[in-house]
Amino acid sequence: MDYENLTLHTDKYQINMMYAHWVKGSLDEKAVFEVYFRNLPFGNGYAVFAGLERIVHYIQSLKFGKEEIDFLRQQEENYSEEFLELLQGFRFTGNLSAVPEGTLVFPNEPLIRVEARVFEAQLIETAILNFMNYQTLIATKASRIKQVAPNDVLMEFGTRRAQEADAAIWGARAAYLAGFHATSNMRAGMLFGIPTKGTHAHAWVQGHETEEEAFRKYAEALPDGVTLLVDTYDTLKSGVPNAIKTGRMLEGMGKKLNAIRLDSGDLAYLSQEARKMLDKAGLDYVKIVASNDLDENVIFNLKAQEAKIDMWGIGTQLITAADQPSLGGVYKLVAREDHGHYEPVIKISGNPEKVTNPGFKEVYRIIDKSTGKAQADYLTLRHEENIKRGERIKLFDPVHPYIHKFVEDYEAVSLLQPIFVGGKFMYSMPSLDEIKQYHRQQLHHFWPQYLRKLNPEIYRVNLSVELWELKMSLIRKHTGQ
Ligand SMILES: Nc1ncnc2c1ncn2[C@@H]1O[C@H](COP(=O)(O)OP(=O)(O)OP(=O)(O)O)[C@@H](O)[C@H]1O
Ligand SMILES: O=P(O)(O)OC[C@H]1O[C@H](OP(=O)(O)OP(=O)(O)O)[C@H](O)[C@@H]1O
Ligand SMILES: O=C(O)c1cccnc1
Repeated sequence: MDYENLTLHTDKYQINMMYAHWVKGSLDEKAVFEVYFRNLPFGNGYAVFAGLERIVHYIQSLKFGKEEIDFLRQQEENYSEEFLELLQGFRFTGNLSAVPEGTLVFPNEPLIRVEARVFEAQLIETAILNFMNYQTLIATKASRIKQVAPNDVLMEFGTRRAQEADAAIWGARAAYLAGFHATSNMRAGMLFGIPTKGTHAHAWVQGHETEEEAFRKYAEALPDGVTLLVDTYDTLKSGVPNAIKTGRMLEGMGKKLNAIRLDSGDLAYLSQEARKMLDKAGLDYVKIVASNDLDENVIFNLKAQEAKIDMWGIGTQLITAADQPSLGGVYKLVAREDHGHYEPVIKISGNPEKVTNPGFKEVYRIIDKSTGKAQADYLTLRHEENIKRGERIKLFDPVHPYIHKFVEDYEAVSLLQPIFVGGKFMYSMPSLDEIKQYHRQQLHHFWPQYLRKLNPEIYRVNLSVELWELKMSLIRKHTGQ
């Protein structure tokens, strides 16, 4: 069994639609789909886009091999052999544009745009959403954690509690690009070049006659810079005193104890007491690591209590996005080919926020030239030129169109970058460290009120007048008004 081939990592209805397009002869008609989400996760003011690297690899590796074809034949006896033969030569030949990983993104703006034969565009929906939704969610969660501990060392410890192996490694990558420093997952370290860090488990202490002996042997065995877990028996009465003894022993050997780790109890109180004890013993250079079901709220609270914690090990809450386990990203048809040109399409809903924005669009970030800060994102139809020429534009809220303003001294940054053109990979994929740096720069483009963790200001995603008018005319057409 080839566990690596993700070509059938799709919902059956995609194959059904592909089959119907093939039977009806419409498989070569072009379609334009956009990926976006409607609501920000965790009550945050922004999301951090991630998942593109995996999407690229997935698109490049698409292949219906023998196993996939045999499986389809066995699933549906009625699939014609001719259709299965066609699938054997399948590859992505369309255009795909996306915002770069690490970009701050907002509801209802296209993050990925697929323009391809409907036959191809349909197959890839499920996997694209799967990768983008999860990785964007975890990068956003990690970014929230980073906001509350901007100067501390953040370590991702989640693998054991992650929703399986793929989530662990891609989650570790998402956390790193959004500001984490390291992961405990060695495979994520090997695959992505993320720095790895680790302490030791309670088992190491329990597996020795005494805690003191456990610490001594561990410190002797490992290279310089170990971290000792001090809460197995009694943090202040035994763990910290034994760590101090070990620290002194290491000094005698010309080495240094790096840190102690607290993994239970009142982390504020224990870290303050441990700090005093370490400082009094002359070990003021020894850092304090905390772990135990941490998230941005607990860390924020611990800081308010003046906890003396320098490094944070964060697992379950981050890797499972425990307070909101999914991002509701969608893949919606916005235009279809009709006699050689694109016909914009809309999906109507009773809820105005759910009515889709029709047509082949571009998305721009409007940066105020005098402040360097983002004012709003702006969706246009692809042919609109005035924004490219820097002409005065009207920004108005699509749900409350009477709220508007005009802007002129701006730079319009086009967010969607060409990734595949005619099936050819055209993007120069940044390294993970470049993505991390780009994400950091992104944050500087936003006023703090959009970035705060609690009740952030809403950053606006506006429509051009032309796009708005198109949307209104399609709504009128389909509702018979
Ligand atoms: N001073 C503090 N203020 C707020 N939250 C804290 C503080 N100290 C610890 N916490 C958090 O409170 C929760 C405590 O969980 P729990 O009661 O299960 O841990 P514990 O009993 O200390 O340890 P364990 O059950 O793992 O031995 C954890 O999420 C921890 O990070
Ligand atoms: O709490 P999280 O944010 O998920 O962080 C990871 C947790 O995993 C480990 O505990 P575990 O009980 O699995 O093993 P241990 O014996 O090393 O404590 C570690 O000690 C942390 O408490
Ligand atoms: O290195 C650690 O301390 C660690 C790693 C994973 C999970 N819990 C702890």
